[in-house]
Amino acid sequence: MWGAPASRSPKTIMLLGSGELGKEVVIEAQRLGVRTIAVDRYEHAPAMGVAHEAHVIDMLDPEALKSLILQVKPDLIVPEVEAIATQVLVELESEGFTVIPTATAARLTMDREGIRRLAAEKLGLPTAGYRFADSLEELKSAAEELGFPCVIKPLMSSSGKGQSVCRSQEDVQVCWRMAMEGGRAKNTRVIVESFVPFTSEITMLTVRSVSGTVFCPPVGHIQRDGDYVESWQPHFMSEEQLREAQDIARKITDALGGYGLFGVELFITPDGVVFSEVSPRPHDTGMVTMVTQDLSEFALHVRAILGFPIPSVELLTPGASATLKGGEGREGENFRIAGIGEALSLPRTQVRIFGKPLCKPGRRMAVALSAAEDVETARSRAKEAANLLKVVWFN
Ligand SMILES: Nc1ncnc2c1ncn2[C@@H]1O[C@H](COP(=O)(O)OP(=O)(O)OP(=O)(O)O)[C@@H](O)[C@H]1O
Ligand SMILES: NCC(=O)N[C@@H]1O[C@H](COP(=O)([O-])[O-])[C@@H](O)[C@H]1O
Ligand SMILES: [Mg+2]
Repeated sequence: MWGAPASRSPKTIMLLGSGELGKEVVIEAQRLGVRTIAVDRYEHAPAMGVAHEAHVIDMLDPEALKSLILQVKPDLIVPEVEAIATQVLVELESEGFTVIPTATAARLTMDREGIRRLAAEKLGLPTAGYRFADSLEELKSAAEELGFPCVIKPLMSSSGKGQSVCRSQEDVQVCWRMAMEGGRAKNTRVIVESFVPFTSEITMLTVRSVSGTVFCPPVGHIQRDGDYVESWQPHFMSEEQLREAQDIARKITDALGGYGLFGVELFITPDGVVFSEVSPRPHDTGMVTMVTQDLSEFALHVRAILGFPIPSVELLTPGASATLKGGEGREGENFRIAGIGEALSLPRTQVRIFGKPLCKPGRRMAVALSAAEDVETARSRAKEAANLLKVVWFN
């Protein structure tokens, strides 16, 4: 029960991070008459264009974050990225603010060490072998212990930034430098993981709500340079693999607690399902659910965090997504996105143009979404549509 967004008694959610995923969360919240406040580190972020109010702050600055939250006093604080001064969320939660799904979940998933130690050491979930290193020397011996190939990542980064596969001792120095340059915070600690020779990888979208835990059908995906380029739903798995995947997803989301949608990333190997990481929020690979499910991952997140029931999730059709990213060699604001009409001429196809003001190499700018009678057709349609979208530069 709440008043209109501009009234004196609205329900207010504040998104910390305002990218393409937050934009869809805002749209779903608005459908339920909620007042939305978008926050990010730069102006004109995608969700800011659809929210009632926008603020630009450095979300890693505890003072700036705390003073904005105390000024706005949102009913729900909804993290949309990892890179947030999460100690402020923990403090404000103890003073009565509600953080989605919980401040501890935001804190643990903010860096790879927190969530990996919880999953592997506390919950005993199967993960890749791992070590942490604070210097090039430590990294050299950690990589030697784990063996090659191994994967080196900054502790705080996403969408593959600063991540690389290390194939021999000669590569370690280059990988260390990549991690130092690609991480979000000024932190020199890295994780090194043994390389998991998976046959496929999936996201188990898991919703915790007043109705209990519900799993969406598995989303399969392909990543290039640590970032997703294609996803599809449903991904075929044996009954045993599905059971293992749901079992891992339930354990990790129960441990994090709270209400909301989680993206549990899993590797499928011949020897079983391996936990990789979890986002306590909608997942990029889950954008496909905007064409496949009766309730998209964004609609599910909003329902769950507002305390509404989710009795079931229905897969209406197989579908797929494919991304458009900025190409190599140019960065700037003087671009247009062309080919939208051509992409939309394909059957059962939609696009989402995020509206990011700056295009840079590798930055995700749009996504094509296609439904079809089977996953293979949907995948080739979505890829064709994404290939028709182009970043065109002028001046
Ligand atoms: N130990 C590993 N073995 C094999 N492949 C890996 C390993 N770790 C990561 N990868 C590959 O790199 C991808 C990205 O890794 P990860 O999810 O850890 O990065 P991220 O920066 O958190 O990405 P995102 O924010 O998009 O989830 C994985 O989906 C997988 O394809
Ligand atoms: N894998 C996490 C992910 O996809 N997050 C999404 O990307 C945005 C950042 O994009 P940007 O780096 O282009 O600003 C985030 O705000 C979120 O919507
Ligand atoms: Mg990931």
